Amino acid sequence: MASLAFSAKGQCISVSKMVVSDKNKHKREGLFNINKVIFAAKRDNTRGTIVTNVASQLPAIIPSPVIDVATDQNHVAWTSVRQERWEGELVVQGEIPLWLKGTYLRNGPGLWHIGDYKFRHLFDGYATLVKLHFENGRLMAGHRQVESEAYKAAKKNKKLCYREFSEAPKPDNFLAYIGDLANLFSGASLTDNANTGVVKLGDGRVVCLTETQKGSIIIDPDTLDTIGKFEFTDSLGGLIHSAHPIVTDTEFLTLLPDLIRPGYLVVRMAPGSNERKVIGRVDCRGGPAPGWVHSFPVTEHYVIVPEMPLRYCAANLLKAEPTPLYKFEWHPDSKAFMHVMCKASGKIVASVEVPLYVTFHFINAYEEKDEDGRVKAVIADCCEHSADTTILEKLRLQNLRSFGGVDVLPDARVGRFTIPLDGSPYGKLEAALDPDEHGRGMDMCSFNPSFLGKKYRYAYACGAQRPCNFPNTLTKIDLVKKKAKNWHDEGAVPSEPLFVTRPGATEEDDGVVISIISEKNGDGYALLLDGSTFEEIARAKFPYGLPYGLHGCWVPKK
Ligand SMILES: CC(=O)/C=C/C=C(C)/C=C/C1=C(C)CCCC1(C)C
Ligand SMILES: CC(/C=C/C=O)=C\C=C\C=O
Ligand SMILES: [Fe+2]
Repeated sequence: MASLAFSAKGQCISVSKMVVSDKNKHKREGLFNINKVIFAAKRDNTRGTIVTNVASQLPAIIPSPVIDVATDQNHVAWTSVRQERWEGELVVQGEIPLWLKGTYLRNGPGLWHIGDYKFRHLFDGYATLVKLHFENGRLMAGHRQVESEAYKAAKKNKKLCYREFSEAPKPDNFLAYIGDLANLFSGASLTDNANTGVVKLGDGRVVCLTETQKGSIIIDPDTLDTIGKFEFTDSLGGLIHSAHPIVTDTEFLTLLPDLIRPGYLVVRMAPGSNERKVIGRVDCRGGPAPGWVHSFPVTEHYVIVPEMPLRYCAANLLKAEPTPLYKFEWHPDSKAFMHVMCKASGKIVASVEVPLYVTFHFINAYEEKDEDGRVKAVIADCCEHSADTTILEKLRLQNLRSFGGVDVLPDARVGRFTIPLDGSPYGKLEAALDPDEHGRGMDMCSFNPSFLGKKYRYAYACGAQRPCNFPNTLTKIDLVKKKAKNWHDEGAVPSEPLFVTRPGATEEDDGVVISIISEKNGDGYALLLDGSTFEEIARAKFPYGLPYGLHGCWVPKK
């Protein structure tokens, strides 16, 4: 049955795609009102129930039937997406600049259950892609599940079939357990749930990614269709990679952690190719395994390889039940390092010990020159969680869903590494600005992509207005003035602010910042801030709030 569910206030709280019987025709095809916005629901046999915003064509408000009332007390940010897909035009308040032509894509783990089985961790959810297509001041939006093998198998078999970040399928018996271990070594049991990010390659292909190499999935940025697997054709092997490759029009750089002989391969792939080529290798300097490399930064001439004391743990990989640090272990005695590799030669030009740190996301890096123009140091910035691994635990869904007004978000800062290139054995790690400027919360960052690897001034990220249990502000960081400007909507959870440069811009912050907001009352909207003033320039409400999403990219109009 098709179901449109409405709350007592007349808000549409659910529109589900299901098999429709004739007597439900009035529900599957017709007009309905979601928060005073008129939508049309139409049955399409190949695509399910498609809901389109037709507010611009229809004047009247249609009375909303009360079919069901939401009982879910959870914040919509941490509640599974309501239906597999939706698309339609959004009504815009404010003005979208006419130069903004293209599609913002955001990926993230938006579905955290299979039937009655509920996932534990934010990172476990099945990938939900959201698109915001901007053209002529109008905004066409949509969302859709990524059709990974893991998602399709879970839907078909109504159970978890692959190993996710914290979840593993329960073997039925001992023999199955042995088979499961074999599948783990071959990678067959690992997830391909590409729920972390989405990137546009130099050749135009758009790929959703996660930390497993097999979880690299090509999608169509217009329809959000899953096109197929991105297969790496080289023989580099390995099962995992950094979730955040550095992608430009001319190259794709990433790190492949080596769990057998602890170290990292630094690899490059050219546009149009599926073959990665090795630039060089870094051997780990401490610990039993490489440090987790969720992301890494580059400068114009160097790739920076972080070696964090939060290291992969082979024993934890084999466990079916999550350990406190999931697939990782904290090894403070193994120390922390930063390595610098020359992109052209693959040679390591610096390898320094640094204070202990915990980061998911590097922001940017650049080369610092002396008066004679010689590079004396590399500066690398990251969202640093005060060397405190409890942030991983804070991202458990149960913790995210149980905010009771008590401040529990561990302190974070813009961690600035200074890595000397003069052979000194130690590097520095300091806060780039007073963390109180951004409420001591800091993650999910972006910057003007023309400044990739270059000295830059502005970063955009999520900070905190306390008390909170998750970053809840959008913040513009000025690294020169050491100041932050913060945007906040009480009770709302904003996703990573993505900076899009205005064509022809000469100032670093000339552009817009795009974010998607999940509101306290279950609603949600797309938000556009001015990159320079950081004031709101437009917002557009979705028919219903969307779950939190992680990382996005900008696909300019061809
Ligand atoms: C969503 C996000 O930011 C991170 C997702 C990470 C995933 C899915 C990691 C998966 C892994 C396995 C399934 C086994 C091997 C280790 C590891 C890469 C952590
Ligand atoms: C949501 C997150 C990491 C996402 C990885 O892709 C980190 C949030 C940290 C909070 O301060
Ligand atoms: Fe990430």
